[in-house]
Amino acid sequence: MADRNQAAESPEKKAAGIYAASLVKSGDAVGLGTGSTVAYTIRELGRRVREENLDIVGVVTSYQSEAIAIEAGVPLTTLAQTPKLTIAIDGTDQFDENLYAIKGGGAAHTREKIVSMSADRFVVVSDPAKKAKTLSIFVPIEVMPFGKELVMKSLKEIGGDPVLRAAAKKDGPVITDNGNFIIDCTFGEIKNPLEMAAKLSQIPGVVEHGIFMNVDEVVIGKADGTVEVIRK
Ligand SMILES: O=C(CO)[C@H](O)[C@H](O)COP(=O)(O)O
Repeated sequence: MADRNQAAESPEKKAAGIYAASLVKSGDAVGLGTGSTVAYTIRELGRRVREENLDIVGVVTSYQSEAIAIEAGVPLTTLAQTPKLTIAIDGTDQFDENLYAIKGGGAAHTREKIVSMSADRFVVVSDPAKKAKTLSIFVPIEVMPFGKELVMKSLKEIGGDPVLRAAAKKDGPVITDNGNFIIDCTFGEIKNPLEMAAKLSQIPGVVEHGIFMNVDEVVIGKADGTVEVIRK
């Protein structure tokens, strides 16, 4: 997997990310996702806090979004202090016509799912390439290291092709912000995401899988700076 931190500037991601920040209003508690698209949102929220006195608190989903939010000047809180969020904004790796999504390319999907499920409204920001008729990319699955072998075996039994995600600048596996491993599992076309999600959740040792069923709307950015919004 390419080093995601070296991602080039993307006008599509920028258009989606900045538009999504305009959906946030003073008084909101905002879930801040992880990745290069929502990074535009977080920076734009920081600009609005500084220049427009936008009065918000954010809850981050990773060390990465924490660092970006702190640098941008977005005031932060925790789910312990603010368990109910107004809105959560996050990126995606792929989404289908029913707005089911696969997330976790940045290994942050467990916290992303907790934060997005804590929000009244979950907005996903995307570039056009991530739209698909049917979900078909690998599903990131966070697993307890102790359960890795059983999870690998169980994934093969349900037709998957699991691969332990290797770190880019460390020997051995990726270690998540929660101290776990990531298994990327390909299933071909996932015709029934709900059924697949249920199967994955049943495997002991699976902390969380990357199939999201709670997306309310997707903002797709275009190269000319405009956006398309698809609502459920
Ligand atoms: O799920 C994620 C991290 O775990 C990201 O939101 C997803 O990988 C999209 O990233 P990007 O906006 O950089 O394309």
